[in-house]
Amino acid sequence: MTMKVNRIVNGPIPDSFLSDESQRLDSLKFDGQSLQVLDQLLLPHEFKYIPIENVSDAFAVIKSMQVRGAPLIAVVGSLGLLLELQKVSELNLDDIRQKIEYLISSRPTAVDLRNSVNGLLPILESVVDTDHIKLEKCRQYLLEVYASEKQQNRILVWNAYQELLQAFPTKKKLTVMTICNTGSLATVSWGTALGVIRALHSEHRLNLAYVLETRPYNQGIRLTATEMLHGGVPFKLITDSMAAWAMKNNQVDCVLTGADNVARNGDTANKIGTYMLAVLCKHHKINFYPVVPFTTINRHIASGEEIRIEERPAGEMLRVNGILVGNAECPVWNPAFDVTPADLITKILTDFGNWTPEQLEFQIPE
Ligand SMILES: CSC[C@H]1O[C@H](OP(=O)(O)O)[C@H](O)[C@@H]1O
Repeated sequence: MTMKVNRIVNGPIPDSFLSDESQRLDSLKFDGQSLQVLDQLLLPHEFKYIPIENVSDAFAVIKSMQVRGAPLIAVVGSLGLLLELQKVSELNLDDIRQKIEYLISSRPTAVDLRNSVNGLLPILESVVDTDHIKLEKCRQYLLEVYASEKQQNRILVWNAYQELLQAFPTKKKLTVMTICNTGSLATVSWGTALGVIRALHSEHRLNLAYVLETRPYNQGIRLTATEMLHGGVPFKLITDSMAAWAMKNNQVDCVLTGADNVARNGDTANKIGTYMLAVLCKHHKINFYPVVPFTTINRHIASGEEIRIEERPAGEMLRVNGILVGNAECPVWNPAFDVTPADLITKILTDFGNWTPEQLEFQIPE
């Protein structure tokens, strides 16, 4: 699978675009040989980086959601495997295949990790390369998963920003709404939807962002609010239940969301609550935009019907920062994602262009 897709809308991208890195939090630290990830379950109260030395460490932090966010999950899983392959001198095909399946099982809905590590399979299945060459190609590929994310993210954010300029030509500043965390803590760069909000702010085109706290795991209040405060971006935190009233009373121009799995027809899985926002956007005639890197496109499924929705433990709803809020005996249903049908989506904004759901399938690069 290629990571490089270069369909830039209204290019070239000016060097000044999102050039100020000082306002960006680092989700991980990688120097080529050692990896540390920011433990996001401790945020916002503690900033602690923890070492990742192998696939097992990577699986553990992804499964626990110490590290989360579809693109970041793909990078951390890939780097966990790379660190192991840097330490071996012989290629063990069965071992690598088992580790690929193990990593994929960590978060079943987000497709970026599956897309990334499955990109190793053509290398492993080559009938012309020696095992030594295959091992080196695997190392180079996994490093490229990390190295390419930043450049692809910049193209993604630029393309999405161009779409907003085109959609709102007379609005000097936009009021937007977003859910969950889709920023520097969900990627290794600026972020998807939150990257676009950062760009609007940097380009003096943002009036205000409404940030949903995003129950039950509170990625909005814990993570997005932290990024916005750190970056000085104008926002207001609201509860998920306030979204409709904010749309009715406060002139929201558009909703920008991330994605975890996008089917060929444009049906999009994202954090639970996203479907609710899309239905509200339909009622209030507000544009609804998922901001989606190529790595989140799932070419293998025709519609959202085929997307498996991860269910998370009851404790993640009953407890906040470990403190029991409800009765521990409460029966709970805790789907971590929902699927927004393509007919509720205005356009899917990607690093290979901005497309209506009807156009998407025919524009997905090989
Ligand atoms: C850059 S999009 C990240 C995507 O992942 C989040 O889910 P989770 O926090 O459970 O990993 C959410 O759905 C975001 O939109």
